[in-house]
Amino acid sequence: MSLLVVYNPASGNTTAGQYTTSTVLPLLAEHKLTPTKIASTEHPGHAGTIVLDFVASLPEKDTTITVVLISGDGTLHEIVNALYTAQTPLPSIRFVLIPGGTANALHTSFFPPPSSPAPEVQGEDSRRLASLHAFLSPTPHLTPLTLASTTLFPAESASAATPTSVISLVVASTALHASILADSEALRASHPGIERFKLAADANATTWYRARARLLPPVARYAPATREFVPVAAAELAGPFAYFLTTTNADRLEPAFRIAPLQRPGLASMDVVVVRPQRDASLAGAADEAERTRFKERLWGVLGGAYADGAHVDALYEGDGGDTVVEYFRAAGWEWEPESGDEKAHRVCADGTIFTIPNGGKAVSTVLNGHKLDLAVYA
Ligand SMILES: Nc1ncnc2c1ncn2[C@@H]1O[C@H](COP(=O)(O)OP(=O)(O)OP(=O)(O)O)[C@@H](O)[C@H]1O
Repeated sequence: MSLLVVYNPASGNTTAGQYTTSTVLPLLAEHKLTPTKIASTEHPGHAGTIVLDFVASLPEKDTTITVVLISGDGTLHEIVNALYTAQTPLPSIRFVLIPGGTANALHTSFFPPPSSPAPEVQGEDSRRLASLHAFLSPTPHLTPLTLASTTLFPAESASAATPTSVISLVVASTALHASILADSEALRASHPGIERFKLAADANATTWYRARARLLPPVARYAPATREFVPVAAAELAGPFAYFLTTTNADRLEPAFRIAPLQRPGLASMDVVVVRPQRDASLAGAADEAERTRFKERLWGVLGGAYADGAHVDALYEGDGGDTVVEYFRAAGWEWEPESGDEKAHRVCADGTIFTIPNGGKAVSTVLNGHKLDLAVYA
């Protein structure tokens, strides 16, 4: 069996190399496993090249390879995008994920922390190695990865421009989340931990995003009263939006931030979390700074429920029969058409990477079915 170990020394708190040497390689050796190759990423984009070069170096009979990856989500995102655009036949790829990044959304979704805090350090370390233990176990278990493809289309009048596509595994978003990711990158050096996301969130809290969104069928909407998804015909969503985020594979973006609590690894669909301020009947509809500031309190209060095990999806507006503050859907994809002139509404985030929709264009994101990649995680 071909075994590639890849670590990103720049991810998270920059200790991935040290952890690989001190813990990962000795554990593989204990199980009499010698990696075919061990590689450190040397620059952005290198992880994809490492994996493709490794595949190219293998004998053709190798139909399955294992990649032990010590990094955050961004490095896996680069690998999957490189694999997706490769022109050569590819083996099945099984990932052992060892969190080395800042947020590690995918790993923490596969291996969530216990709901009541377990303070002992040993628990932390065994969770960090959980995917490796799943790989080394006598009865290894694999969970397939669901991929989404997001395409940014130029305006129809821009005949010479070509659409750009990106694959995501964890999150594809617009509105507040995309703004947070766009602005937090500038804070990486000064705030290497997850506090940079909170600072960026504060700076964008009163922004509303003018766009039209459409969910792609089949679409179902979560109903808190029955705690079930109810099929809905078409889901045209008029803006403005405060929040528009979709996930595949992941129910959380950080260990405690369970933004899509009904999502499960292995589901071949997207969960869609939407907040549209003008559904708030207590606002007069002025959409001025005063209303935005009032709605910010509501938004913060409700999204704070993501830190309480995903309670935000059940939050209701005041009054009898109050509607949900958060609209939570399950869908095959979405379209997002920003209003021209609303610059921030043109931002799209795919697994932390920010893209800009061309003026007059739109973004279309769909779950990929029956594609050429066979990817799974030991989990
Ligand atoms: N040697 C390197 N020097 C600088 N940057 C690198 C190097 N190798 C990889 N990178 C870049 O590091 C970036 C961050 O990596 P990664 O996403 O794994 O960690 P993170 O951002 O800390 O974690 P998470 O995505 O889980 O929040 C990647 O986008 C990748 O392009």
